Amino acid sequence: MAIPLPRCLYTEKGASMSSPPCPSSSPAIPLSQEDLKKIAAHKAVDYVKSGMVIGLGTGSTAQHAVARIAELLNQGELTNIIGIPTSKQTLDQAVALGIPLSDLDDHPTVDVAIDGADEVDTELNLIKGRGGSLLREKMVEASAKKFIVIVDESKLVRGLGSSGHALPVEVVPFCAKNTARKLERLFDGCKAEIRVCRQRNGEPFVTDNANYIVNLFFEKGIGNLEAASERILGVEGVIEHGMFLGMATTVVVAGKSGVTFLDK
Ligand SMILES: O=C[C@H](O)[C@H](O)[C@H](O)COP(=O)(O)O
Repeated sequence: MAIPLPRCLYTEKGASMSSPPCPSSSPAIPLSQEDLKKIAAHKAVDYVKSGMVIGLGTGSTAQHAVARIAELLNQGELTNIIGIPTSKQTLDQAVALGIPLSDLDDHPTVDVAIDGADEVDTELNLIKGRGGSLLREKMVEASAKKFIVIVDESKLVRGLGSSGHALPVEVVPFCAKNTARKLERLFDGCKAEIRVCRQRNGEPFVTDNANYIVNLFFEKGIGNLEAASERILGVEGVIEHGMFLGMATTVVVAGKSGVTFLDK
């Protein structure tokens, strides 16, 4: 079922959806999900200007934005950019591509942050962190004057947590099972699981900050998001959760029929 887009600023149809280019004699190639991620990322990078401090997001969508920023730097179309990476993974990518980097200690104000999301609701609230990077992402993106979220249309939901996928919560490793149990008890119909890492024989997944992630699954939805946020953050051992409420200033949604810009 189509998700309503109540804050639609404008939509660019068909013509802008030409990536990847194909010879005119070839039949049109349907856009893959990866193409859509790339299109959204490139549209977001249009907001980046020379001299800016840029929050560099994490994940399969954000990596296209990082690559595009590097491309424009190499072409001389962008100069004096400073990137603030939101994960070790993004730091590695940015270093490999030659993007100058800093951190919030030296650059506490970020001009524009660009990042993907796992879910976007109709109020532009987000779930992030299914890749495990929510804490650094939230720190960098909360420091941004403009936070641009880039998604393909599969990420749009009516209500956060209604997709059956997890709301990630970063917790300290000490007695994490007990913290998970406390989190589970906060909500009716909630299941909590410590995220494990298949590559590490089912050992707990460890974040860039040496913490664990507890995945929360909501049978009956999250309910009031602000109230849920307060309750989760009130559990001892919890560091941060993956709900990004009221933080996104623009969401760029790439779909098969065009790019839509959703604004606050
Ligand atoms: O921890 C991961 C981040 O929050 C990602 O930005 C989010 O999971 C979206 O990732 P992707 O663009 O790969 O779907």
